[in-house]
Amino acid sequence: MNTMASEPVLAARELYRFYRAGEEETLALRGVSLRVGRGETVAVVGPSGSGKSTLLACLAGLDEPSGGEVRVDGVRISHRPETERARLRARHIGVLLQTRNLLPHLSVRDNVRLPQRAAGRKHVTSARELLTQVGLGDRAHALPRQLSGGELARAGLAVALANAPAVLLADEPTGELDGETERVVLAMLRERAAQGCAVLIVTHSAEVVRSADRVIALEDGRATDASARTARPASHEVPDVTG
Ligand SMILES: Nc1ncnc2c1ncn2[C@@H]1O[C@H](COP(=O)(O)OP(=O)(O)OP(=O)(O)O)[C@@H](O)[C@H]1O
Repeated sequence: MNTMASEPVLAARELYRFYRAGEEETLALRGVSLRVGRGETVAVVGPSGSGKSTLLACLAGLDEPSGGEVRVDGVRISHRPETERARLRARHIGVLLQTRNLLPHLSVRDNVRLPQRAAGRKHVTSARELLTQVGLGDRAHALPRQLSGGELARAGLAVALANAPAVLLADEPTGELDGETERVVLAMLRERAAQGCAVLIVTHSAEVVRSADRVIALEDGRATDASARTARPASHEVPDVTG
């Protein structure tokens, strides 16, 4: 994939998402635009129902926005057939969901191999190596239900990182974790950002917000003015979006 100079790794423009259930219409996203650069970590916050999960699903190509578009490394991922979105996602985006990115009947190792096969290309890091990196080298053959909460979080991260993605999207990755495991998962996400990944995290955690370079606040489907403000300066590094 060609990276255009000065293009952010992840870019969303004017995203809208309508849901219709019978007579009821919900406008979950009302024109959300955002950009995340290489090496940048962005936290997305907002009250329940403000559209955070809908936004993440649209960014990941798991859902189609009703309007607007999503680009990863300059390539449009939205408004494509589902199979194409799945292929692009497998190659370029890691998705870390609280519970949903591990298949219960597959071993941890096979869960990591699944997206590697879906990407249809030779992967750089083997499933075993990835599991070792997240501290699960000796749990490769375990089923998800045999893992502790902290181990599950690590396994989910290994799945999200299976294809060395340019973009890492996480939905409350530390939601149910104890303080220590939260710090470990957060450190792993920061490490990926330091390696050049664009990281976006939907979160309620003050710890995650503190560690982010920027915060986007959603309210009623809109990114509020706070989205344009920098929560704290990205003092450790200036995001490199020059490709
Ligand atoms: N499949 C759906 N069908 C109809 N309405 C939906 C659907 N999914 C979400 N919504 C509605 O869209 C709005 C945004 O929901 P979303 O789940 O994105 O919010 P959220 O900020 O992630 O909330 P939470 O923090 O509680 O997870 C809500 O009003 C929700 O009820």
